[in-house]
Amino acid sequence: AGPSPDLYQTFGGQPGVVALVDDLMDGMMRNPDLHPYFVNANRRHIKAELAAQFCVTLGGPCVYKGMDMKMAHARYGIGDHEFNALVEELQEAMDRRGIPYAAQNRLLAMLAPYRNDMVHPAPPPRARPPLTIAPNAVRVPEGVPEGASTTKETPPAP
Ligand code: HEM
Repeated sequence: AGPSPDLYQTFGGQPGVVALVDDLMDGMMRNPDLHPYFVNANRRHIKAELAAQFCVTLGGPCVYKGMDMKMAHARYGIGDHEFNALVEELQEAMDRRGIPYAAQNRLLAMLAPYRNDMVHPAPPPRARPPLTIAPNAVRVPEGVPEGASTTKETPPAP
């Protein structure tokens, strides 16, 4: 089953969703696999966007105005392991808040399709060394015979 006002109410409406997201972020910060991704992030902002997104997903009267999931996550080099770790933290946070399993599973099922937007098998772009131009990487213009000098001819001494 998809979003519905009932499901949103099962999560406690807006206060329930905000409390869940708070608790989720606390759990993620205690999780050594997730901590590095959030320690320097704007957690207040992420929590606000996450609460809006959960609200929409659950069927609440919210509008999500944050980044799309691919844009938000592509550059972080998130693997299956990290994605699973976050899902486990979410399950534990929902348990702590006493959300019934059936309702938990409905949220998880609706979030699962995001996996493909977040998990990138390639190394994260930020892990690549910065591009530098080697000092001798002067390209010889086309049509110049091999071995010819590409520097300006110094005029012959008189
Ligand atoms: C179902 C899983 C997930 C959902 C629904 C989700 C949702 C979101 C949302 C709504 C935002 C805010 C976007 C914005 O600022 O406009 C966000 C940001 C972020 N997420 Fe996720 N996320 C998920 C999984 C993950 C995982 C697995 C990681 C890393 C292990 C992660 C790391 C981050 C980071 C670092 C940001 C901040 C992006 C930035 O401001 O540059 N997320 N996420």
